[in-house]
Amino acid sequence: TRMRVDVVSIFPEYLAPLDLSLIGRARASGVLDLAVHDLRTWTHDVHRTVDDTPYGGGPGMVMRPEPWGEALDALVPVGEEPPPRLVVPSPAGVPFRQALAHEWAAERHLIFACGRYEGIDQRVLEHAATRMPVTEVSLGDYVLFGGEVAVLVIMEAVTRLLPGVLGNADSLAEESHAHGLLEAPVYTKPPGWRGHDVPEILRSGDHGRIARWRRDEALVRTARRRPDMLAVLPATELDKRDIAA
Ligand SMILES: N#Cc1c(N)n[nH]c1-c1ccc2c(Cl)cn(Cc3cccnc3)c2c1
Repeated sequence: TRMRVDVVSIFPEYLAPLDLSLIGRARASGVLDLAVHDLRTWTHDVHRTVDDTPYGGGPGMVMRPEPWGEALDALVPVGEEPPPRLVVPSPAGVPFRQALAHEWAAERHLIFACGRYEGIDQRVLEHAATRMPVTEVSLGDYVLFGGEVAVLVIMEAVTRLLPGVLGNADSLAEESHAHGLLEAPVYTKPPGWRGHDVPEILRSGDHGRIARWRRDEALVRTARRRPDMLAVLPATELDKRDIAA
């Protein structure tokens, strides 16, 4: 198996989509070995308690460290080399970007800690960091209820980079985040639909002009929707696009 992934959550059913489609196929092909665990497995009281009130006061509840500590003990065989990477979605995390997806696709073992409430007791991450790399990561500047949906996103971004998962390697190369611009618009049959026609150029068969048209469309879109992406393009790249000064 190329990669082992363990996900721990109090809502394991939230991760059910990981059985479907691309990720389901990666698991069937043996390139990905995924297990989802219920954090309450590692509680011992009759109410299977995973949260408690926050020290220092404030609203909501915090996830207790003990169940997480026992979960990680169970999921990290002593002396595992290289150690797994612990990924903890958090509103306070570093931004998740395609570069991180590439880095994590090279890992042998990933463990995702999906928290809820106001978060996980920070000592869980501090203690874990003494035996494995730990990354707190955020999907972006909006607020979710917990880490589960972030793990679904991260798992999709990482799994599609594993060998043999993507049928057509070219689609990887065309990836918008690869050449630093947004994708050009795409069309298929019929040529006319509800009064809207496919741009003539795309049906011309002139592949040089089609490539230029797509590049120009990608530039216009990027300038309009994501000027921040243009700002970081290396000048040489811009020159390649024959941009008028
Ligand atoms: N990744 C990401 C991400 C994102 N982009 N927004 N919200 C989250 C996220 C991730 C993990 C947790 C855990 Cl654990 C608890 N909550 C609820 C919460 C919300 C606001 C403030 N404090 C806690 C999480 C929200």
